[in-house]
Amino acid sequence: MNAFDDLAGGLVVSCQPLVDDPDDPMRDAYVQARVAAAVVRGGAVAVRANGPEDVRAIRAAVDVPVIGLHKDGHADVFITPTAAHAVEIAMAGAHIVAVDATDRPRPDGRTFVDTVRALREHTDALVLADVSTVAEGVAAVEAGADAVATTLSGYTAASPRTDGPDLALVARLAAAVPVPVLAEGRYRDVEQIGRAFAAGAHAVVMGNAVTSPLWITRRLVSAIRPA
Ligand SMILES: CC(=O)N[C@H](C=O)[C@@H](O)[C@H](O)[C@H](O)COP(=O)(O)O
Repeated sequence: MNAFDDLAGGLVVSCQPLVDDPDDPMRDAYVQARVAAAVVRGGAVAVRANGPEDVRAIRAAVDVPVIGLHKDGHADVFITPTAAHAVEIAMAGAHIVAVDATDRPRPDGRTFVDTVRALREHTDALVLADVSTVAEGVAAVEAGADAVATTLSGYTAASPRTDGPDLALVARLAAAVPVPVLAEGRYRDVEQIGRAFAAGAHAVVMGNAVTSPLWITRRLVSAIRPA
């Protein structure tokens, strides 16, 4: 039994300010902790959160597993780009640490394997590999990841950017790796969630469509007043 067992068949909600808008008024640990408390009250089985401050505040506000990540920099690899970021997030209270597991160069010149090793050595946190392709998922599991997520599909040169979620990647990963597969990235409605579970997802992660008033409102406004 580990924290991923608690997630089986459930909805994980990502409580984060918008990555591409530094002025998102939701960029505040207290606010994100209240959002997290609300989604857990609504039935979320886990919360995904960014940065040590938000992870600490959310850990204090909810009693479900917290998936922590540490976005940093503007290089290709920005989700928990180094072992030091990963250990810091685990120390802040994340039960699970989400790490970019693509094979792109990292700012410290080290590898995903180094991050897994550092987490094992210094913390009890589990490792969630954020990937964009099946090959990256398979390599991540060989490197010791406890689970994989489709988070980066559509955000790397190696993966197509579809309007909706990458359900094909969920199915292909579920057939290829012996660990839980989390469906994440551009899930917007119940129908897509159902299709992810049918494709073999262990859990589905939704972010902006649930927790970003800025993202939701911009999307609605652009639909009624196209640019
Ligand atoms: C690519 C990247 O930076 N993804 C981030 C990962 O933590 C978040 O910005 C996303 O909001 C999250 O993955 C959930 O996805 P969506 O908000 O589409 O439901």
